[in-house]
Amino acid sequence: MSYRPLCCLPAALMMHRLWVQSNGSSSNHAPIVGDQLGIPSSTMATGGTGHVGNVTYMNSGMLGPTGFMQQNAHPSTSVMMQQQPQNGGVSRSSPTEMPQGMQTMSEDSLEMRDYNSGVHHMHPHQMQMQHHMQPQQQYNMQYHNHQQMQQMQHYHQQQQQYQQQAQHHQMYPPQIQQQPQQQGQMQQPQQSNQQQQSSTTLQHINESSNLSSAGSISDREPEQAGGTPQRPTAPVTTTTTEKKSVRKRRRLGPNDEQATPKQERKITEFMKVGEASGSNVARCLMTEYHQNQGSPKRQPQQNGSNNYEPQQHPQQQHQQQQQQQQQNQMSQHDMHNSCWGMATPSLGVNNRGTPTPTQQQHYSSDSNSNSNQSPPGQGGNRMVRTIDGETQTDSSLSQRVQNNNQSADEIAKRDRIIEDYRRQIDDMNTKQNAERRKYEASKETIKRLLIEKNMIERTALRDKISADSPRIGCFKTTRIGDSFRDQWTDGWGFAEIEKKQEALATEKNDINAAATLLKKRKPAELERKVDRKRPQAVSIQIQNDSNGMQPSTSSNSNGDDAIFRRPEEPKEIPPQEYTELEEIYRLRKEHLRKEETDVLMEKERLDKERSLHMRELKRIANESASQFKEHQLLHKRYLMLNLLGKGGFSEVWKAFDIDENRYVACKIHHVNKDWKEEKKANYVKHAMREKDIHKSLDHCRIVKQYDLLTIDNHSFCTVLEYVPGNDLDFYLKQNKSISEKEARSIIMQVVSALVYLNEKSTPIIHYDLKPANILLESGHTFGAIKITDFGLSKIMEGENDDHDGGIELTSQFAGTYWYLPPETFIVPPPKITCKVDVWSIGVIFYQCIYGKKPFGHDLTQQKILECNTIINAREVIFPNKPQVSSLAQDFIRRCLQYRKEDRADVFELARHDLIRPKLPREAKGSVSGIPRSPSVNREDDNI
Ligand SMILES: Nc1ncnc2c1ncn2[C@@H]1O[C@H](COP(=O)(O)OP(=O)(O)OP(=O)(O)O)[C@@H](O)[C@H]1O
Repeated sequence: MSYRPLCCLPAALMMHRLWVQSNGSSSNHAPIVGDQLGIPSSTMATGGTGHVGNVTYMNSGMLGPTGFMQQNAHPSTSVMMQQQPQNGGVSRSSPTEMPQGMQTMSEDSLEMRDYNSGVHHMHPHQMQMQHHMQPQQQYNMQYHNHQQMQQMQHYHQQQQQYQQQAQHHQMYPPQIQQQPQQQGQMQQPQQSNQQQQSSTTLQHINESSNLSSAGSISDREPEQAGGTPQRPTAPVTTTTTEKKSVRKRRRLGPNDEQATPKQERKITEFMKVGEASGSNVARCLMTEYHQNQGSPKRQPQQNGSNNYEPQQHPQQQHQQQQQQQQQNQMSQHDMHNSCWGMATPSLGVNNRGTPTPTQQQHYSSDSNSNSNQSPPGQGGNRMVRTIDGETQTDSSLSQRVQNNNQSADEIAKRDRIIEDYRRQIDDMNTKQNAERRKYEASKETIKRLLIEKNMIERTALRDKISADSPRIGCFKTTRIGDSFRDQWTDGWGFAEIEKKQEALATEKNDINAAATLLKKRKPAELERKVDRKRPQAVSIQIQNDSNGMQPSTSSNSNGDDAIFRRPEEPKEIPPQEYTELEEIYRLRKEHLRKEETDVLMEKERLDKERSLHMRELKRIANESASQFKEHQLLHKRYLMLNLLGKGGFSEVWKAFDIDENRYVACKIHHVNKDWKEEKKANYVKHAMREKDIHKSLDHCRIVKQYDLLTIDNHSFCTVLEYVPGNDLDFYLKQNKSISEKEARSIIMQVVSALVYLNEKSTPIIHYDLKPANILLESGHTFGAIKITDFGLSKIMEGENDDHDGGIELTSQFAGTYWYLPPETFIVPPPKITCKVDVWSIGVIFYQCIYGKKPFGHDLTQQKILECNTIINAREVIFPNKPQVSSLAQDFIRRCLQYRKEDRADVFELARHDLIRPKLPREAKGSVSGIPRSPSVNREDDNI
């Protein structure tokens, strides 16, 4: 059996009205409706049985206590029935023909029988309703239909049992206890809609549940009242048992023998649902209501009253009635179809004169308040109040249903919008994922190609090193005392040069010897004429040479060997011969000198090659020993390519930043595990200070620091701007010295960086300026430079630090001694200032030009300390060679002033004529407020 409230509504209504008509006004009507629907009378009586969810509750709500339907049962059905032909043109029953009326009922009952048979027939109106519903509502409705069908089938089987049980349970039949569970089953799919309801609404419904109960049928019953002049006074005190017996009696008419009580009762259950149709929320509301209605407190039997009068405030009732009017107008068409189950054109509100049955129902509800269409009968105030309550509750419920419908629409709309957005987000995510995959793939490709390229380069370099080693030399492990050491062994290139040099030396000696002998054999006549005829003799010699004549040194002239053969005895040779030989020896000596120079140059080249080769060999050895040799990817970003160099406690790797697509230098600081904690802490402190200081610097002459990474417990890495060339130290080792111009270019750039450091609010002392920390971008000295390594740098900040007086020197004897000023060696050290760096600049400039350091050039650091070399470095001495301009010498002198107070500061250096910008003559001295250095005459600038 299926419960389809909308399609069942007209049949039930008609049946009820016919029954009322035929039984007069004083009978107990409601039970019959209930019995016709097939709901156990006990359930109907209690009004709390919720076997089929909203349907049963609605039924119970409508029927509720026994006296309820008695009150609302109205003989006005006859009026309504008479009006039917006018509206629909179809006379389905006559007010006077009870059999016809019952026949009409039977037609609808046939449908119910179909339900009994388990076949689910969709009523056209129901289909129409579903068509108008939102998908969710349709789903819910179908779901409920299905549920209803299942549950009705179940109850069909138990129907008889319930009825029997109901005879014995006056108040609460056993089914009541099943109600919550079954309600839960029904409510579950509706939960999504129910969530839209505010708790306030639910509470309101609960509070006014008895009103809702009354209102659930009020849009039908009052219409009967409206059409009936005399409203019967419903007996108030009819007991449940009596009602049941009456119900049973009336149900069993001659034509109804086949109809089970279940079939008949269920129809009216759906009436209310039909009115409130179109919304699952409405069903939920009704379910909620009937849950409350099922409470014993709400049973009239308990309080002994049939009072279903509305408990609402009059103003609220009025509002609800108005809302109900609107609702009725909107749902009229649907209701009409649902009532009659046919495509009867519904009339508008203006057609009140000839309303359709549906209209009559609705208008009758309105009429209770407006007293237009359906004037109140004479059934007494109670009836009027009851009807009013029903109407109000119904309108309230309808309003809620409408609101819920609107909410459902809005929710559906929002759902669609959300769905659209979600789809867009999904699309974007998909695109983003695709892009990310591409990006990752490109990164992988770049990484792979870089590794491939690096492997090729490594292999080529190693091949070259291997090929060069025999010529240049290599390190060989040799035992020295108890230990083994790598000792350098020169290659055959050096041996060859040596050989050449030896050969040249021998030849030189021979020529010298021959020339000496020749002098002994000098003819006497040449001795005498030498002063007078020398020009003639020379001209003859030249002539002989041009004619291809060989000088004859002896009577036996058999070739070159004869030249060097010791003359048996020195005797005079002819003047001509002597002159020739003398010229030959002179030329040979000149040639030898040239050859010697070439060999020396070759040796120098080989020496350079050797230093580079040695550095590469060390680098390769360090690279092979490093833990990063396998192209590690630090922090999924920095691809380690090759080792650039190894300092005291750090190794610098050339790496590729695959996020930023650039080469970087990764300086990895290692903390020796065997160090004492204090040393470790000190090292980390310095490294952190370097990082902090370096991070804040942004100048084109200072290597940039990009990042800081922790690698493991003992090492971390600073990521620096990569400078492709060598450092100045390596360049100077290769070239010994550079020209003054090149040196001035480098110093100018270093001073520029120092000005930047000293212009900061908290000036910074580099403290470790030296050729090794000046990087040459192009690899040579006529390009740009960048200074690096801020490991020992100091910030001039703090309360005790006076920028002019200086700061405390906390790490004395750290640094590179050749480049540190005297004050840093004094114990205890005085305060230091940026003039520490100025001293370093003077030393570097001097070293660049002269190829050696001004103080302690050949000494080790240790020796410098022991000999107090720097403490005694009171005056700088300039060698004669190479020639250096007085400007450059003055610049160096200003830097290497012993007392820091006498020394120039960075800003003075920047103003020095040697490096300050050259301006047009008229503008000189007026730009930048930098006065011209008084100590230097620019005319001396010979560079
Ligand atoms: N940013 C950089 N770009 C390119 N090469 C660099 C960079 N920084 C350092 N190097 C090179 O890495 C090598 C090692 O640098 P590092 O600063 O560790 O050496 P160092 O200054 O000789 O040692 P220490 O730090 O003990 O004074 C040097 O040859 C240097 O030229």
